[in-house]
Amino acid sequence: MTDKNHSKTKHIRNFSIIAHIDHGKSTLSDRLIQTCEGLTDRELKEQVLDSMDIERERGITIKAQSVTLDYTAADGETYQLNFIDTPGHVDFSYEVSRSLYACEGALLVVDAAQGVEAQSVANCYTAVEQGLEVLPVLNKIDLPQADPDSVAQEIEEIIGIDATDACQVSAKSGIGIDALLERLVRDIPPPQGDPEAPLQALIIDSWFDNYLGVVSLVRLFDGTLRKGEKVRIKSTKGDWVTTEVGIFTPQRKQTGILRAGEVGFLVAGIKDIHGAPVGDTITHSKTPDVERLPGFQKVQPQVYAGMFPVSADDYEDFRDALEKLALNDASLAYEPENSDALGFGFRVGFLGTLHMEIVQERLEREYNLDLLTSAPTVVYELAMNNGEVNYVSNPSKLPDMANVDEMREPVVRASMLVPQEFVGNVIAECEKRRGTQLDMQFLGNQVQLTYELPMSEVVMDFFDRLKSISKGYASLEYNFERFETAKLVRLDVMINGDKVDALAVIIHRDHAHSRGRLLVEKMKELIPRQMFDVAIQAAIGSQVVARSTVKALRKNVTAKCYGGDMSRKKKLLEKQKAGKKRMKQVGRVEIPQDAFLAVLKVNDD
Ligand SMILES: Nc1nc2c(ncn2[C@@H]2O[C@H](COP(=O)(O)OP(=O)(O)OP(=O)(O)O)[C@@H](O)[C@H]2O)c(=O)[nH]1
Repeated sequence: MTDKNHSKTKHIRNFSIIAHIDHGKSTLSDRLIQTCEGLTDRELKEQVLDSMDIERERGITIKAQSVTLDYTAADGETYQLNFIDTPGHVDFSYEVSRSLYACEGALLVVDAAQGVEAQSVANCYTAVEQGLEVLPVLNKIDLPQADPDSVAQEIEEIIGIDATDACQVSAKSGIGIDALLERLVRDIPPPQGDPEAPLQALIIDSWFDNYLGVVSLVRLFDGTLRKGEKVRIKSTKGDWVTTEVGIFTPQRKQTGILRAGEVGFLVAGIKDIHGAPVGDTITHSKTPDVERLPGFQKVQPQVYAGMFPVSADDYEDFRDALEKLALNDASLAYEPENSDALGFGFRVGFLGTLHMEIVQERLEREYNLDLLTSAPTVVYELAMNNGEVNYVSNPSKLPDMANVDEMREPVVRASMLVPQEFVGNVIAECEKRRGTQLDMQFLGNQVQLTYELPMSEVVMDFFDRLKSISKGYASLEYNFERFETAKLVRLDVMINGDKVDALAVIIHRDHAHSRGRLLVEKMKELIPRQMFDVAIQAAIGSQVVARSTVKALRKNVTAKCYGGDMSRKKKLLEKQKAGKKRMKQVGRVEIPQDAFLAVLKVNDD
């Protein structure tokens, strides 16, 4: 790196904002945009970075997005700030490390009234490991309960970075934002890179736009990229001519040029959605030998579920939609699945159950599909009698157990930060879920608990449960450790004597009876009464462990409206029709979506 090159990038700052969910990343991003005059007050009201409807409704950030801003600092110089918003939920830490890869610095935003949470710790370690300069930012100092001094101390004790002169801000009211921008320009190093060198750009994200084709978010490490140039995608060796090059402000703005160190977008008329994969390297067609950047680690899905179109005619559309979504979401995996009960669909792999819900919602809203989802499951390892090792992510595909030597379940190492008063609750919950305590440390007012837990007990509803038993304060971070032998069985569910493959679950033998009982009870509440009795049974092999019956309807539902108010009758029928949308006829019985997910709601307290 020569000084000459450095001088060309010295006014660029690339950074991410990392934080635990709800600590104020989106609010701070918006405030930075406004301060740099990228936005009017009215526009600020809409959380611009959370552009997808679902994100806005749920108030969470799913996809990383970038924004380029001009900031004129106190030294009179104008800096180009490129920042990438990152998601905060435990299911999406993969996206965080991806965003950090394109940056030289990160703002670690911690709610000064809440303190450090496990997710901030994990993300901060990722940033430090990737060599980023981390600036601690204490947010929400406008709140009366904010305690910036002790939170700064917590940052030092728990994360181990210097927080003595951490920026104190209120993203909501604007306090401290100017000082933060000055610090950012001063402390985050400019990117290295030579605009004259051969082009080397990393695809941080790609998504499909119906008009433009594939749009890619890129970070240029070296070289200069212009509109109208011929570029090469390294992995596919495909050559394309760029039709649009520019930045996000946060709206897409064509500038026609991107230089070393910058972050922006590129459109090159790529219509094949596999044409510009995330993590790939782009160069000019004339310099095909430029080295590939390391790219991103491929993430393994942790949870699998079957997804089936309610109407079989939608199968092709469903496949197209999954293909498009997978381009935008590299963590999504899928393969065709055929269920006796639900027909043709796909087995889809997710990072967690929140990810699963979001994917289902996106498929339904953005692609106009009606889908049924079977209960999610983790991947099990099977040691077969013949020495082979197999993996199963679908309970109904378990082989004949006579050929299986041993069944192993995935185990995670979970790290939780909990205020002292809730530690008892959290320990009890971990024990109930077959956890083994590895460590417990007192750090200021908080306790850091480390447990080994079966992944199946963590991915389903543990995070929600943890929040509810700690008044929202406990936080969680976990990683896959290994497969461990466990006494596992498949619990089958029979409806009027017929085994319904999409309802089978794999569970621990010691829980099988109690959960089986709770499951049939829950399903009894969820399956609507029909014209005949519906028997629900849970069985392990040929042994029925629980049973229950949904009694037949005695009268026609509309009978009581007979001769009376027709509009009421119509309403009732419409209501039934709407309810039916998310049902599937299995044999003679109509089973609603909720019943397929009943196992998630079964908690043997
Ligand atoms: N009082 C106060 N509230 C704030 C401040 N910053 C953010 N909030 C509020 O905190 C809540 C969460 O803020 P967001 O910006 O949505 O949090 P986030 O970290 O982006 O959350 P995710 O996108 O879900 O990860 C919102 O209700 C904000 O209005 C602040 O400085 N002061």
